[in-house]
Amino acid sequence: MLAVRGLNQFYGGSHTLWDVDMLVPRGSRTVLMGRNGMGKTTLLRTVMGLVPAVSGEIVYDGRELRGIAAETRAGLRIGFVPQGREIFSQLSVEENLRIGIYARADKARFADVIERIYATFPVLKQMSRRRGGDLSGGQQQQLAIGRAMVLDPQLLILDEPCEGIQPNIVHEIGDLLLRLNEEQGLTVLLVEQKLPFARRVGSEFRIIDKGRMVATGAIGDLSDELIRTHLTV
Ligand SMILES: Nc1ncnc2c1ncn2[C@@H]1O[C@H](COP(=O)(O)OP(=O)(O)OP(=O)(O)O)[C@@H](O)[C@H]1O
Repeated sequence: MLAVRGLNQFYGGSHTLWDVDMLVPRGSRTVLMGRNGMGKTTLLRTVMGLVPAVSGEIVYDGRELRGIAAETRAGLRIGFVPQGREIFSQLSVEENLRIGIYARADKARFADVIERIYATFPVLKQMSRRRGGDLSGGQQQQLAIGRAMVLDPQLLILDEPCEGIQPNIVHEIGDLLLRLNEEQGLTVLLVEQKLPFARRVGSEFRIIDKGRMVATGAIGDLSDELIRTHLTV
């Protein structure tokens, strides 16, 4: 579904991604792992067009994404939940969700879309008039995922969705991602640092180390040796 090939990215003179290849198979739950500062966020942001690549290919559903503006990529049914969630704290839950509708390429009615979102996220319905900033961390994360789901994505990309969230809510977010994948066929690509979560939610892993893709495989093949070499600090 998503194929990144030979991707190179620089921040100024600093070479951050080095000839990165990454395949995200349709229907998979692919977990991108790596220690802090290795380039995980940069890779996701490059796929989303928020950071420019110098060379390489980013092919999504047979289309080359480089050269397509970030706003247009959302219309290609790629949902993105950024690190830190980036919800609008002064806007209500419903207003935060409404923002997602403007990126849709079709003419879906917000009233229809939001009913589906509320069915998936009952807590957002209960809190619909509350300001985003008044929600707990876990509720804000659900709002960020709900806003991305307004796009009716086929691929959902999440950057550390469990960061700063209580363990019981982390479990719920894991359940939610598994459910969206199984019931709606959503392909999921997420950055995750915690091994138990990665093992429970992921079907595939990719490990990035100093800006290079160093290991890929089915989650069952994520060995202690790989963890020792590339993930433990
Ligand atoms: N906007 C930026 N300008 C310059 N350098 C940056 C910028 N963003 C990130 N970097 C650098 O690029 C490298 C990769 O950072 P990135 O955030 O992609 O890593 P990461 O693996 O997602 O780390 P973390 O787990 O801490 O979020 C780091 O050395 C970081 O300092």
